Amino acid sequence: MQLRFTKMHGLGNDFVVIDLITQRFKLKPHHIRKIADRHFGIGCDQVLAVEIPTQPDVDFRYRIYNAEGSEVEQCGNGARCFARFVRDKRLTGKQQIKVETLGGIIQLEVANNREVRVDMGEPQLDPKRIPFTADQQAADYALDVAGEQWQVGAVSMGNPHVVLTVDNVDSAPVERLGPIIESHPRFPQRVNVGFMQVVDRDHVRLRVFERGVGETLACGTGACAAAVSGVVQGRLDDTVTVDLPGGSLRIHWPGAGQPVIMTGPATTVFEGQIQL
Ligand SMILES: N[C@H](CCC[C@H](N)C(=O)O)C(=O)O
Repeated sequence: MQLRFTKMHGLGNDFVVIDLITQRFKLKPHHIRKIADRHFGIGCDQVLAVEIPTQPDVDFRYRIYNAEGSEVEQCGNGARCFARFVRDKRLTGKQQIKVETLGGIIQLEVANNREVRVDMGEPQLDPKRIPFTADQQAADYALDVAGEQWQVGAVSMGNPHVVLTVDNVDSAPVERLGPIIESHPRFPQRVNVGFMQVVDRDHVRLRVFERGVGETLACGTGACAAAVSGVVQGRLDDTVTVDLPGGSLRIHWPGAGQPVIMTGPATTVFEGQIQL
Protein backbone atom coordinates (compact mmCIF):
# COMPACT_ATOMS: atom_id res chain seq x y z
CA MET A 1 0.00 0.00 0.00
CA GLN A 2 1.12 3.55 -0.80
CA LEU A 3 1.10 5.66 2.39
CA ARG A 4 1.30 9.47 2.57
CA PHE A 5 3.64 10.75 5.29
CA THR A 6 5.09 14.02 6.61
CA LYS A 7 8.70 14.32 7.76
CA MET A 8 9.00 16.56 10.83
CA HIS A 9 11.38 17.29 13.71
CA GLY A 10 11.44 18.80 17.17
CA LEU A 11 14.94 20.28 17.63
CA GLY A 12 16.44 17.65 15.35
CA ASN A 13 14.65 14.69 16.99
CA ASP A 14 13.05 13.57 13.75
CA PHE A 15 9.79 11.84 12.95
CA VAL A 16 7.75 10.35 10.16
CA VAL A 17 4.13 11.30 10.88
CA ILE A 18 1.36 9.22 9.30
CA ASP A 19 -2.34 10.09 9.23
CA LEU A 20 -4.13 6.79 9.91
CA ILE A 21 -7.50 8.50 10.07
CA THR A 22 -7.87 9.21 6.37
CA GLN A 23 -5.60 6.24 5.50
CA ARG A 24 -6.41 2.76 6.81
CA PHE A 25 -3.29 0.69 7.50
CA LYS A 26 -1.99 -1.45 10.39
CA LEU A 27 1.62 -0.56 11.16
CA LYS A 28 3.68 -3.57 12.24
CA PRO A 29 7.23 -3.55 13.70
CA HIS A 30 8.83 -4.48 10.37
CA HIS A 31 7.03 -1.53 8.71
CA ILE A 32 8.40 0.82 11.41
CA ARG A 33 11.93 -0.46 10.93
CA LYS A 34 11.70 0.02 7.14
CA ILE A 35 10.28 3.57 7.49
CA ALA A 36 12.91 4.54 10.09
CA ASP A 37 15.88 3.08 8.19
CA ARG A 38 18.12 5.98 7.10
CA HIS A 39 19.48 4.01 4.09
CA PHE A 40 16.67 1.74 2.89
CA GLY A 41 13.71 3.80 4.08
CA ILE A 42 12.84 7.42 4.92
CA GLY A 43 14.87 7.70 8.13
CA CYS A 44 13.68 8.93 11.55
CA ASP A 45 14.08 8.45 15.30
CA GLN A 46 10.40 7.68 15.81
CA VAL A 47 7.27 7.03 13.70
CA LEU A 48 4.14 8.85 14.93
CA ALA A 49 0.65 7.59 14.05
CA VAL A 50 -2.41 9.86 14.13
CA GLU A 51 -5.54 7.83 14.89
CA ILE A 52 -9.12 8.29 16.01
CA PRO A 53 -9.44 8.23 19.81
CA THR A 54 -10.61 5.17 21.77
CA GLN A 55 -11.57 7.25 24.84
CA PRO A 56 -14.43 9.76 25.17
CA ASP A 57 -13.78 13.53 25.32
CA VAL A 58 -10.43 13.16 23.55
CA ASP A 59 -9.62 14.57 20.09
CA PHE A 60 -7.05 12.07 18.83
CA ARG A 61 -5.04 8.96 19.66
CA TYR A 62 -1.27 9.41 19.23
CA ARG A 63 0.86 6.26 18.88
CA ILE A 64 4.65 6.37 19.07
CA TYR A 65 7.08 3.79 17.68
CA ASN A 66 10.85 3.82 18.23
CA ALA A 67 13.05 3.20 15.17
CA GLU A 68 13.68 -0.41 16.31
CA GLY A 69 9.93 -1.09 16.01
CA SER A 70 8.79 -0.98 19.66
CA GLU A 71 5.66 0.98 20.59
CA VAL A 72 6.26 3.32 23.53
CA GLU A 73 4.22 5.36 25.99
CA GLN A 74 5.22 8.96 25.29
CA CYS A 75 7.26 11.32 23.11
CA GLY A 76 7.52 15.00 24.01
CA ASN A 77 9.10 16.38 20.82
CA GLY A 78 6.69 14.21 18.87
CA ALA A 79 3.70 15.69 20.73
CA ARG A 80 4.61 19.19 19.50
CA CYS A 81 4.97 17.90 15.92
CA PHE A 82 1.66 16.02 16.31
CA ALA A 83 -0.11 19.29 17.23
CA ARG A 84 1.38 21.13 14.25
CA PHE A 85 0.50 18.21 11.93
CA VAL A 86 -3.18 17.86 12.86
CA ARG A 87 -3.72 21.61 12.49
CA ASP A 88 -1.78 21.96 9.23
CA LYS A 89 -3.69 18.97 7.80
CA ARG A 90 -6.95 20.51 9.00
CA LEU A 91 -7.77 17.39 10.99
CA THR A 92 -8.79 19.89 13.67
CA GLY A 93 -9.34 23.62 13.97
CA LYS A 94 -8.87 23.59 17.72
CA GLN A 95 -6.14 25.59 19.49
CA GLN A 96 -6.28 23.26 22.53
CA ILE A 97 -6.01 19.58 21.56
CA LYS A 98 -6.57 16.66 23.92
CA VAL A 99 -4.70 13.49 22.97
CA GLU A 100 -4.57 9.95 24.32
CA THR A 101 -1.27 8.10 24.38
CA LEU A 102 -0.16 4.80 25.88
CA GLY A 103 1.36 6.89 28.68
CA GLY A 104 -1.81 8.88 29.46
CA ILE A 105 -3.73 11.97 28.32
CA ILE A 106 -1.76 15.07 27.24
CA GLN A 107 -3.00 18.56 26.30
CA LEU A 108 -1.43 20.39 23.35
CA GLU A 109 -1.70 24.10 22.58
CA VAL A 110 -0.39 25.68 19.37
CA ALA A 111 0.68 29.23 20.24
CA ASN A 112 0.48 32.12 17.76
CA ASN A 113 4.26 32.30 17.48
CA ARG A 114 4.16 28.72 16.11
CA GLU A 115 5.65 27.30 19.29
CA VAL A 116 3.73 24.48 20.93
CA ARG A 117 2.96 24.20 24.64
CA VAL A 118 2.36 20.68 25.97
CA ASP A 119 0.89 19.71 29.33
CA MET A 120 2.79 16.44 29.72
CA GLY A 121 0.84 15.33 32.79
CA GLU A 122 2.25 14.58 36.21
CA PRO A 123 5.68 12.92 36.48
CA GLN A 124 5.77 9.59 38.29
CA LEU A 125 8.47 9.23 40.97
CA ASP A 126 7.28 5.99 42.60
CA PRO A 127 9.86 3.38 41.48
CA LYS A 128 7.07 0.86 40.83
CA ARG A 129 5.47 3.31 38.35
CA ILE A 130 8.69 4.06 36.45
CA PRO A 131 9.40 1.01 36.59
CA PHE A 132 12.67 0.85 38.51
CA THR A 133 13.82 -1.66 41.12
CA ALA A 134 14.40 0.20 44.39
CA ASP A 135 13.51 -0.36 48.07
CA GLN A 136 11.76 3.01 48.34
CA GLN A 137 11.24 6.32 46.50
CA ALA A 138 14.18 8.75 46.78
CA ALA A 139 15.52 11.96 45.20
CA ASP A 140 18.45 9.91 43.92
CA TYR A 141 19.59 6.30 43.90
CA ALA A 142 22.97 4.51 43.92
CA LEU A 143 23.30 2.65 40.61
CA ASP A 144 26.15 0.28 39.82
CA VAL A 145 27.06 0.70 36.14
CA ALA A 146 29.78 -1.63 34.81
CA GLY A 147 31.54 -1.46 38.19
CA GLU A 148 31.17 2.36 38.47
CA GLN A 149 28.93 3.86 41.21
CA TRP A 150 26.58 6.62 39.96
CA GLN A 151 23.98 8.64 41.93
CA VAL A 152 21.00 8.91 39.56
CA GLY A 153 17.48 10.32 39.43
CA ALA A 154 14.64 8.13 38.12
CA VAL A 155 11.39 9.56 36.70
CA SER A 156 8.57 8.44 34.43
CA MET A 157 6.92 10.89 32.02
CA GLY A 158 4.77 8.00 30.86
CA ASN A 159 8.04 6.52 29.61
CA PRO A 160 10.99 5.63 31.86
CA HIS A 161 13.96 7.99 32.37
CA VAL A 162 17.14 7.85 34.40
CA VAL A 163 19.13 11.08 34.89
CA LEU A 164 22.90 11.17 35.57
CA THR A 165 24.58 14.43 36.58
CA VAL A 166 27.87 15.23 34.83
CA ASP A 167 30.29 18.18 35.03
CA ASN A 168 30.18 18.79 31.26
CA VAL A 169 27.84 17.15 28.75
CA ASP A 170 30.44 17.58 26.00
CA SER A 171 32.67 15.00 27.70
CA ALA A 172 29.85 12.85 29.16
CA PRO A 173 30.28 9.06 28.61
CA VAL A 174 27.09 8.86 26.48
CA GLU A 175 28.39 6.34 23.92
CA ARG A 176 30.03 4.14 26.56
CA LEU A 177 27.38 4.12 29.31
CA GLY A 178 24.20 4.86 27.33
CA PRO A 179 23.74 1.33 25.93
CA ILE A 180 24.71 -0.32 29.25
CA ILE A 181 22.25 1.72 31.31
CA GLU A 182 19.48 1.50 28.65
CA SER A 183 19.35 -2.26 29.37
CA HIS A 184 20.24 -2.13 33.08
CA PRO A 185 18.46 -5.00 34.95
CA ARG A 186 16.94 -2.55 37.47
CA PHE A 187 14.84 -1.08 34.59
CA PRO A 188 12.62 -4.00 33.54
CA GLN A 189 11.21 -2.06 30.55
CA ARG A 190 14.64 -0.61 29.70
CA VAL A 191 15.14 3.17 30.08
CA ASN A 192 16.01 6.48 28.38
CA VAL A 193 19.35 7.73 29.73
CA GLY A 194 19.84 11.47 30.36
CA PHE A 195 23.23 13.12 31.03
CA MET A 196 22.57 16.48 32.73
CA GLN A 197 24.97 19.37 33.41
CA VAL A 198 23.52 21.92 35.87
CA VAL A 199 24.61 25.38 34.66
CA ASP A 200 22.39 27.38 37.01
CA ARG A 201 19.17 26.93 39.00
CA ASP A 202 17.19 27.81 35.84
CA HIS A 203 19.48 26.37 33.16
CA VAL A 204 20.78 22.88 32.33
CA ARG A 205 22.52 21.24 29.37
CA LEU A 206 21.38 17.72 28.48
CA ARG A 207 22.24 14.82 26.19
CA VAL A 208 19.95 11.78 25.97
CA PHE A 209 20.67 8.21 24.89
CA GLU A 210 17.11 7.17 23.99
CA ARG A 211 15.67 3.71 24.59
CA GLY A 212 15.23 1.92 21.28
CA VAL A 213 17.07 4.59 19.24
CA GLY A 214 20.43 5.70 20.68
CA GLU A 215 21.57 9.30 21.20
CA THR A 216 19.17 11.81 19.65
CA LEU A 217 19.62 15.55 19.07
CA ALA A 218 16.81 16.24 21.52
CA CYS A 219 14.41 14.38 23.81
CA GLY A 220 11.30 16.15 25.10
CA THR A 221 10.36 13.68 27.83
CA GLY A 222 14.06 13.51 28.71
CA ALA A 223 14.13 17.29 29.20
CA CYS A 224 11.04 17.02 31.43
CA ALA A 225 12.56 14.15 33.44
CA ALA A 226 15.85 16.01 33.93
CA ALA A 227 14.06 19.15 35.16
CA VAL A 228 11.86 17.13 37.54
CA SER A 229 14.85 15.22 38.90
CA GLY A 230 16.77 18.49 39.45
CA VAL A 231 13.81 20.09 41.24
CA VAL A 232 13.33 17.02 43.47
CA GLN A 233 17.05 17.11 44.34
CA GLY A 234 16.71 20.81 45.29
CA ARG A 235 19.11 21.97 42.57
CA LEU A 236 16.70 23.58 40.11
CA ASP A 237 13.89 26.14 40.32
CA ASP A 238 10.44 25.46 38.86
CA THR A 239 11.17 26.91 35.38
CA VAL A 240 14.24 25.67 33.51
CA THR A 241 15.79 26.21 30.08
CA VAL A 242 17.09 22.85 28.85
CA ASP A 243 19.81 23.16 26.19
CA LEU A 244 20.02 20.01 24.05
CA PRO A 245 22.36 19.45 21.09
CA GLY A 246 19.46 20.30 18.72
CA GLY A 247 18.22 23.38 20.56
CA SER A 248 16.41 24.57 23.70
CA LEU A 249 13.17 23.69 25.46
CA ARG A 250 11.46 25.51 28.33
CA ILE A 251 10.23 23.24 31.11
CA HIS A 252 7.98 24.33 33.98
CA TRP A 253 7.17 22.08 36.93
CA PRO A 254 5.76 23.70 40.11
CA GLY A 255 6.22 20.49 42.11
CA ALA A 256 4.54 17.28 43.34
CA GLY A 257 0.98 16.73 42.14
CA GLN A 258 1.41 19.21 39.28
CA PRO A 259 1.84 18.57 35.55
CA VAL A 260 5.05 19.30 33.66
CA ILE A 261 4.66 21.98 30.98
CA MET A 262 7.02 21.82 27.99
CA THR A 263 7.24 24.59 25.37
CA GLY A 264 9.21 24.46 22.14
CA PRO A 265 9.17 24.38 18.31
CA ALA A 266 7.84 21.86 15.79
CA THR A 267 9.08 21.87 12.20
CA THR A 268 7.74 20.32 8.98
CA VAL A 269 10.50 19.33 6.53
CA PHE A 270 8.82 17.57 3.58
CA GLU A 271 5.85 15.48 2.46
CA GLY A 272 6.08 12.17 0.62
CA GLN A 273 4.67 8.73 -0.07
CA ILE A 274 6.13 5.32 0.77
CA GLN A 275 5.19 1.87 -0.49
CA LEU A 276 4.69 -0.60 2.38
N1 LIG B 1 12.79 6.75 23.09
C1 LIG B 1 11.64 7.08 23.96
C2 LIG B 1 10.43 7.56 23.10
C3 LIG B 1 10.69 8.91 22.41
C4 LIG B 1 10.98 10.00 23.39
C5 LIG B 1 11.62 11.26 22.82
N2 LIG B 1 11.88 11.29 21.41
C6 LIG B 1 10.88 12.52 23.28
O1 LIG B 1 10.92 13.56 22.59
O2 LIG B 1 10.30 12.47 24.40
C7 LIG B 1 11.24 5.83 24.77
O3 LIG B 1 11.59 4.72 24.36
O4 LIG B 1 10.59 6.01 25.80
